[in-house]
Amino acid sequence: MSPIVVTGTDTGVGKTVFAAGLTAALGARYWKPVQSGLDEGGDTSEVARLAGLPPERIAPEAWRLRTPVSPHLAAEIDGVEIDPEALEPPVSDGPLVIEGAGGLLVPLNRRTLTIDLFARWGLPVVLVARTGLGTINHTLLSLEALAGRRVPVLGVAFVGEANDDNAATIAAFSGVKVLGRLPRLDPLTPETLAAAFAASFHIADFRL
Ligand SMILES: Nc1ncnc2c1ncn2[C@@H]1O[C@H](COP(=O)(O)OP(=O)(O)OP(=O)(O)O)[C@@H](O)[C@H]1O
Ligand SMILES: C[C@H](N)[C@H](N)CCCCCC(=O)O
Ligand SMILES: [Mg+2]
Repeated sequence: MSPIVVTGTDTGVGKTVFAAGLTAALGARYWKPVQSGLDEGGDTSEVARLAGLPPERIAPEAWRLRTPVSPHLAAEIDGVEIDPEALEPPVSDGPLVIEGAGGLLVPLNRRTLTIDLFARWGLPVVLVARTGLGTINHTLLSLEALAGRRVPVLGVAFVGEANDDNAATIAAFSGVKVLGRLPRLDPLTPETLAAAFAASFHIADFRL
């Protein structure tokens, strides 16, 4: 089973919540290779909570950086430099969900972007996108960048309130599949997330 990379059109679009839903639904392991902003709590603990993961289904972060800024700068503040060439997905028998930091053109150091790492891996990518105003531009730009580097794309997963024309327009211009839409959940709990994920996505789309 191939690992799946979860990326997004921006930071804060809902990658972690989507990744938690996907990890739970697939019975997968979860890996956040580069975490910046540990001072604010990391994505791994949030996924563990939302997906109800035991420790053996969490792969430790390769880079744990304290400051909530871009990874290249967070690393500099901590006095280290990320070596993207050394980042390899952990070997896993079963499915693995990998979450990137921020969007695709986020620098890992002063020479390498997140998308360069994904291109080297060549793993299938899910692009998480907002539903509202501005998402057509951000999503189509991200898909162009992925296509330009020949990164395989499973599809777009929207997070937010329904906006059928935005989804249809993105699908029409890009030719990329819309995998579904996770609504805003209140409360956001393991139970509401599992139910909404099952209702919003076809798990077969992610069984690779
Ligand atoms: N479907 C949802 N329902 C309710 N709240 C959500 C949902 N999706 C995301 N959120 C909330 O929005 C905020 C940003 O989401 P999230 O942390 O998943 O973004 P991200 O894309 O992973 O950001 P980062 O780039 O920092 O990793 C969080 O407070 C999260 O709980
Ligand atoms: C700190 C934050 N939650 C993410 N981990 C990092 C987001 C980096 C975004 C950089 C940028 O696009 O300007
Ligand atoms: Mg996240």
